[in-house]
Amino acid sequence: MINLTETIVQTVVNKRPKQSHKGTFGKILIVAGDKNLGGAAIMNAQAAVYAGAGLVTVATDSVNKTAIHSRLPEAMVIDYHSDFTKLLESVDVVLIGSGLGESIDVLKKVLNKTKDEQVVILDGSALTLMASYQLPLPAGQIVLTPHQMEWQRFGEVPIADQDKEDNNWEALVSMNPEPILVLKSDQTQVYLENEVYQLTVGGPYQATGGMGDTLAGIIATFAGQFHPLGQAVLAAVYTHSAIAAELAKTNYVTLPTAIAKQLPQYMKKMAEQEPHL
Ligand SMILES: NC(=O)C1=CN([C@@H]2O[C@H](COP(=O)(O)OP(=O)(O)OC[C@H]3O[C@@H](n4cnc5c(N)ncnc54)[C@H](O)[C@@H]3O)[C@@H](O)[C@H]2O)[C@@H](O)CC1
Ligand SMILES: Nc1ncnc2c1ncn2[C@@H]1O[C@H](COP(=O)(O)OP(=O)(O)O)[C@@H](O)[C@H]1O
Ligand SMILES: [Mg+2]
Repeated sequence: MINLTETIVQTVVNKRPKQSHKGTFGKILIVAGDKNLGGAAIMNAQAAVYAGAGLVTVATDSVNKTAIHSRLPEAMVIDYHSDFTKLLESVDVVLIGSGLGESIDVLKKVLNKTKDEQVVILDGSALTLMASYQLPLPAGQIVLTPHQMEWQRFGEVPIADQDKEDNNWEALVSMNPEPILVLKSDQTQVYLENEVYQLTVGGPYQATGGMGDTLAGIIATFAGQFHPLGQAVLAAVYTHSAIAAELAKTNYVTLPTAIAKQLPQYMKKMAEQEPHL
């Protein structure tokens, strides 16, 4: 097991090249938010925009359109009941599942059309629905971001057995393609290429609804602008909780939206530091 430290973010987040444009930093499609859970889509998208995504489009229930536009004019919004195949085919990263509720038709539609070269992040209700409907993993470079209950459902590893790495590896190697697993808890771990990475920052001040939606938005955006994928995921996981820990010095709870707002500042600081190897 390897402890994650700030070094991962200092390594991954670097100064932007001058010769660049919005297409350079990742096109992200977020599929999230049913009629009642539009906040999840907002938190995904806010994290994505503030972490530096070149272009963010949110496919969501149409009732969420005005709220997203008014909170986040940088993001584009489309009705997820419409045909958005062209858009789906054009993006680098698909993040699906936060607050998706029971929208199984939307989930199936998207999972059937992803491509091998796309990064596909499966969060929240996507994992719960895939477990109940026994859906296979889609094409793509897959990142799973379950909390312990979702991993119990999706990976079929009981929560009580998730502290043993072998149990989680056993579930992962049976999946095709083998995904990266971000197993979220008060001791979040990342399973990546035969190694387990342990998060050592963060705390109970993060136990607020929407905290995982924010993390998923950061992971999606880091995947869109930093490479290789595994390193980008590790840096995103560390960034999310490091900002929370910093805010917790003066705040009893650290709201997901407050973490998102700190992203540009934290990333600037990390980009200017050499990795402490
Ligand atoms: N404002 C919003 O729109 C929000 C939408 N959300 C979405 O709502 C959907 C349902 O997600 P939930 O996670 O609430 O519901 P779930 O029913 O999937 O799981 C939550 C339950 O799992 C149990 N649990 C055990 N270990 C846990 C752990 N380590 N972390 C978290 N829970 C653990 C807890 O009893 C908890 O009540 C997701 O798609 C999620 O993205 C949530 O993010 C909450 C905020
Ligand atoms: N006690 C805790 N200590 C450290 N991190 C926590 C704690 N409680 C929650 N978190 C973090 O908050 C996030 C919660 O994710 P999740 O349960 O998916 O939230 P939501 O679906 O409501 O957005 C995870 O990153 C998890 O590690
Ligand atoms: Mg969640």
